[in-house]
Amino acid sequence: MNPVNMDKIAGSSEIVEAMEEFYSESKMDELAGKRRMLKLKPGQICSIEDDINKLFEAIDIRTMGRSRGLMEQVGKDSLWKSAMKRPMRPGSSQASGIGISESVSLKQALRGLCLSQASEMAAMKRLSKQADSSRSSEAGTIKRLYTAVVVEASESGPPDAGKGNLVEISLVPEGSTSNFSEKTSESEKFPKQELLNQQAHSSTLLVEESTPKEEMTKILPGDETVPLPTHGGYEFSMLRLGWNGKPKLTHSSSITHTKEKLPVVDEIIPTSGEFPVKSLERDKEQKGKLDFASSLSSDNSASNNGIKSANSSRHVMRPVFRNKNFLKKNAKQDSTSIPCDSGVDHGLGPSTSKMVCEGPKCTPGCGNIEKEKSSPTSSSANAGSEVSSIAMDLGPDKPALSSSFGNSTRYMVSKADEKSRSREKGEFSQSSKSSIGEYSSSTSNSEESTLSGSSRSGYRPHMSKDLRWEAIRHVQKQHGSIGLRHFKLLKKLGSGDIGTVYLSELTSTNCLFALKIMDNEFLGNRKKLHRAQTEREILQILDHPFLPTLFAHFTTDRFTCLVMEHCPGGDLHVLRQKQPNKSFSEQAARFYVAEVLLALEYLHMLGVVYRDLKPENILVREDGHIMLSDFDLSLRCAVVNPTLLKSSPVIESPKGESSNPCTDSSCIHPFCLQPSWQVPCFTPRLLSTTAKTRKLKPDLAAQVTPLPQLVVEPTTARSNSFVGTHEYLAPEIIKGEGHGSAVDWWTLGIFMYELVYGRTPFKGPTNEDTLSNVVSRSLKFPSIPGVGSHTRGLIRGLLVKDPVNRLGSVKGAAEIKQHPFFEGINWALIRCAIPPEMPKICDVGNFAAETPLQNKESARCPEECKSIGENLEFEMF
Ligand SMILES: Nc1ncnc2c1ncn2[C@@H]1O[C@H](COP(=O)(O)OP(=O)(O)OP(=O)(O)O)[C@@H](O)[C@H]1O
Repeated sequence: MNPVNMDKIAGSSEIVEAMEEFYSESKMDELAGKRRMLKLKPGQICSIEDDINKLFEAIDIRTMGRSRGLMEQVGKDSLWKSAMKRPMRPGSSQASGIGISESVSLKQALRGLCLSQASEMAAMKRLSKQADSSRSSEAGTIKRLYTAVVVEASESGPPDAGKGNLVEISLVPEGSTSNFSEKTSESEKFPKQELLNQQAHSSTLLVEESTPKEEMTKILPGDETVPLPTHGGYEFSMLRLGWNGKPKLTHSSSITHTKEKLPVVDEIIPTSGEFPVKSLERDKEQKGKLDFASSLSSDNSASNNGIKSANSSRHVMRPVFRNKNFLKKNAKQDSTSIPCDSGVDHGLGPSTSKMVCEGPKCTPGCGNIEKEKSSPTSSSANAGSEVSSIAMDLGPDKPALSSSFGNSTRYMVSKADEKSRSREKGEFSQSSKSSIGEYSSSTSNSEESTLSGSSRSGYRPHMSKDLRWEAIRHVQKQHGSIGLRHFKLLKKLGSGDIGTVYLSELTSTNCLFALKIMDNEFLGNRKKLHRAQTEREILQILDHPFLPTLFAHFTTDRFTCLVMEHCPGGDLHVLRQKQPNKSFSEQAARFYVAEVLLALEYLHMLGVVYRDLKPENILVREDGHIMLSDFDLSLRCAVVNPTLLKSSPVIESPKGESSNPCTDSSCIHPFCLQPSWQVPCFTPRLLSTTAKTRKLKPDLAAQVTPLPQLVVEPTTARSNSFVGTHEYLAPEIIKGEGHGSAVDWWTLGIFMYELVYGRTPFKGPTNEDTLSNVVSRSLKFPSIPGVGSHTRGLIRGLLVKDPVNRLGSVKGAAEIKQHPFFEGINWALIRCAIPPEMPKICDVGNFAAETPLQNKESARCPEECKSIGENLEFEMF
């Protein structure tokens, strides 16, 4: 890697850390004053690591005998260990439903059990001081954080003590008392040039109007203002360069407010402060009609003005292209044993040409690079670093998104418009709802920084065996960078408001990716650069089973590209259309809502408010589990305060049968392996067999302390942007009152309603009517299909029009998870649950062989793609 690039990455990271640390310090001082700090008695705190170890031991005793014995028979103890370390996501999971044989699934199940802890860690890491903290082991991190805790609620009890017998304790991030000079010196390491390079961010990051309650800024005299390129709070965080170009940390309440600078808003809607209220007043006079700008009600005009263009006929089903897995198979290849690539070298060098991916996560099993050379950690880290350098390799002399705006191009905007409005002919899954992506600010065409964000973006030890990382890394190593020329575009998967997504193969590796290609000029002209940037930055920080992995990104003069994990099962909108009566059973809905809830919970922990939940954005993985996609409308906020809600050690049996948690069908006891018999599809197979013979001794059960709940709701996030999808817009967004993370709980309610009833609750004949209904019409449930009271109750709780009283607005997902609708769900093991439906995947290899995109499309090949195919056409929009 270019050392200069590494410096840039490092610089970026340091600033991020410095900002977060500084905030933590001041915030913790504040918190210290507010909260009563009481140390828990020794022994009261049970570290997660210990819990996990106990759990391992407990299960090992009961299952190792059989499974491990088998392994030992063949003298493969090390193999056993290796199998235990495999990534959670199974390779060909569809074969076995949840895809776990007992030997492998044991570990997987336990990993699944750690899902919640992994989510917690994501939030905790944000508070962790040390720049290299992410390199410490996860268990170590948890342990450190848990032992660092320790605040218990005052005797008066927690604010919501009535809601679930909880005691509030707070996390005290280790090192939160680091001194100021330390941080300042860290920030001073940040070279001026990097700051200048990042200046481009300011125009795109100041797009949201945010409530500047707790803004942190770095200020020195001077007039250059640069937002920090960090997920930790770029909306609020500003960096002001002084005369010497050095940043300095300080508080500031005078951050830039951009509400007045919102030229885009006028194109679409009245300014956020005006239209909703006035409209609603008029609405009363005009019999429920909101007086929105006429452009808002038209999908076509919406397209011109930032409303995501999409076909308004929601229920038109489109065939969905499906593939078998992430491995493009040669037609003659054996489907179970995938040999190394035939060796056809496409210019990527011998080692690369021999790489293949196997299964959804490309687990090793073939190819010469299997477990080669580097340790999992280093390999993963390298991959991340190198990928991060991709965009940087372009250097400042090749400005990314905006430099080519003035150039003439083959991809005329008018043509793009045309295509945007006529997506009828595509074979891909077509979004049926229009998303609105209007921000309360303008975006200028300044140069985009070529920095690609955190150098640790690819640091995923648990994915170190994923050959897709290896494949990307090899290409990067051999060619210095990765670009469009390294991908073979096989199939157009879909297109949206800011880009087109192609099923692509990394040449000669058989590794499949979803390649999202965005036209820089188009984005610039439509003032959507910030959306592309937001999406990329969010994707970079994601590491969750229900969220996409970003393997690489690169920018050319013409295109910005995201190399993402491919999700072959279509989207939930299409899947719903295929259901009887076009609606899911309650049980199926519970599965999807639960997984979406976990994804949203994780996003909130990272300070991301998703804002665009709808079935079209929920893709179905090969194994039937979900993947939330499309983050260009998401809001990122600066402050997320983690709070632990410690559950009462007394587990009450609702039936009053026994204190033994194993007899309770909805037991949440961490050691309880008793599956729920009420919701069979949620019962992990692993447990269904072992649990029969497993009973906790009463005295052991009595000693066990339930895991605390982590609540990390970005309650301070505020935005006035008008973003979302009409039918899914929360009332506070429509009213322009400013909104926060509670909008995601509103959309979750709409989503749930749509899954079980086959339509959204407030849809009207026009978009205006829909918005009016959302604000003023009360929620009604159709009598058909008959839906249970818990289901309706949860929907009702989520669709409370006042966000303050909405379920989840205070305690976030933790609050929602406790709703009886989810009774019986084992949240930690849901990744191992059998999905309601397994997607039918066709063979990508065959498909690609028959209808390669290059042969189908007519000439108009961008220069970047000449090496891919002379006749390739990018059907951008
Ligand atoms: N990782 C993926 N795997 C498979 N298909 C994908 C993937 N990502 C996106 N798609 C498909 O491509 C379509 C467009 O992608 P996406 O929604 O990200 O584009 P967009 O321009 O951001 O759209 P939007 O207008 O919704 O913001 C999606 O509807 C989906 O069908």
